[in-house]
Amino acid sequence: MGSLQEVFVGSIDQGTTSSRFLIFNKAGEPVASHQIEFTQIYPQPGWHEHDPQEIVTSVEECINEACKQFENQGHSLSSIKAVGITNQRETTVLWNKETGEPLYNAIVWTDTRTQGLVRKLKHRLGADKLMEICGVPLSTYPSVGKLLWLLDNEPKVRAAYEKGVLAFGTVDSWLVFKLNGGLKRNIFVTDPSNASRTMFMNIHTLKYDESLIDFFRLDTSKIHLPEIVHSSDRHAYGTLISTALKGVPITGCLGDQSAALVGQKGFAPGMAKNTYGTGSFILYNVGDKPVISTHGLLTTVAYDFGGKNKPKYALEGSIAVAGSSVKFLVDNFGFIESSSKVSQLAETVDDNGGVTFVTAFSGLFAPYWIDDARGTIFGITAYTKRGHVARATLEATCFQTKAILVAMEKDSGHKLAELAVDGGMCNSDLTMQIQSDLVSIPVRRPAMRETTALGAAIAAGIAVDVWSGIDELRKVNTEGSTTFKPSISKEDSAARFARWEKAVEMSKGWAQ
Ligand SMILES: Nc1ncnc2c1ncn2[C@@H]1O[C@H](COP(=O)(O)OP(=O)(O)O)[C@@H](O)[C@H]1O
Ligand SMILES: O=P(O)(O)OC[C@H](O)CO
Repeated sequence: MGSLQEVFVGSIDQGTTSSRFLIFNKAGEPVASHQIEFTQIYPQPGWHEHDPQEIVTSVEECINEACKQFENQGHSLSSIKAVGITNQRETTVLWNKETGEPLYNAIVWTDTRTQGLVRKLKHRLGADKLMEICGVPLSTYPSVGKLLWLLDNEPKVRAAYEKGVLAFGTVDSWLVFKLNGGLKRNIFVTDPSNASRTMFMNIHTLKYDESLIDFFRLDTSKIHLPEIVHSSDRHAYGTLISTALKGVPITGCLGDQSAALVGQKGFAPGMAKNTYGTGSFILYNVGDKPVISTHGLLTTVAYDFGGKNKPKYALEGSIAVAGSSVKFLVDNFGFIESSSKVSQLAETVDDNGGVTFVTAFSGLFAPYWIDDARGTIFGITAYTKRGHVARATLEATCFQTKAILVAMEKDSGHKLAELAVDGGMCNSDLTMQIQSDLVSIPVRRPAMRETTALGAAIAAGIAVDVWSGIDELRKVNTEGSTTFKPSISKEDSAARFARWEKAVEMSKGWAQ
């Protein structure tokens, strides 16, 4: 039973495949949690959508279920001082500002329907300047292409735009709007870590940038963009209007990869983490000033806690397909009954048997940015077993991580000493060992791996003084980590990587 002084912070983690709600104590331990997988909609090859309403109801159900557990442990809901939100980034929701109704399904960050549109935009005057302003390369990944595609292809969206009632949001803005009762309060905000994924925000000023909006030929009198506020803010995000936590303030908001960096306590420049979820995302803290990559990485806002703290930036390497490749072996190939069995299958063989799997289901993101590559398996012979393909699948994410770390080293001029990891796929010991072998540095995995949710709880908790600041957080979630150390020579590692790079080269140009 919780003591009188004990305080807690709730955290909504709205990911690509599931929604979760966790309740953390001051030591950063989750004391109650609930998770719900929701529907993945694939209307055509390359298209990926979510139902915006299901996103909200799954979150609400998670809150209610976790709160039940919490109360059953003898805690009082009044000891939950604040709630933070963290979310899949770039995924785009459009709604009618007058009715509050969504105008289309959410288009998910992985969706590649904008490939043709993006190619055209790349030829537009000024395309070469975008990266310096917003830190993100023109690709199918950021939100803007999804919005432009909907304006061109969905009459309801075009009509709302022409009428001046089109609201654009990423999942954080949509959730904040809905959890505050929609039009009742009409709270319409986002934080810089999410806004930096849209291509509308100037990465240097953290404000919407007219030159970006002009480039995309959008009329700001016809479209409503959420106000950009600090990631940690006592008032801007409102309060929960329903669920068991009615009246509790939402005081933190971070894109999920930023949240994971915070949850790993990557507060110092030079620290990096990789989160192996649906995709895999390496964020490298570069401090107070954005570093614009010249090696295929993105520049993103790590977090902006406001007050005396300056916003912090990160270099990011985004991999489109990571855990989803494991899920692919389960759902599409039927090799295993669940993702957690993939290591077992991969361990039925000693090595990849000459198989390389370029898991370019959505093209390849960082550092390659190849939009016309598609998933390609090389090296199949009569000897190949399912175990070899499973091993090659795990290796694909680790090779892409290696390519990103090489790019980070070139952009930052520093060699990383250690990689902190989290996310579903890091549960595979084999994958983490392969990772350490391929990057030739230690890979550290915390015992408590809900770092994304913890990061959002930290952003929320700082705003209401549950934690006084970063110094106090150093003790949080430090117990019991596992370190995987390189077990092969650097020469062997380099030879394997060279083979991967050859496969990437050969996977280009498949998609029309
Ligand atoms: N033991 C495991 N080994 C390898 N992959 C796993 C394992 N457990 C989960 N995964 C993969 O991790 C992903 C889910 O991770 P999670 O961090 O919850 O993702 P997200 O936040 O993107 O929804 C799934 O794609 C799944 O295939
Ligand atoms: O939901 P995840 O963990 O796959 O993260 C999605 C990323 O935020 C996309 O950029």
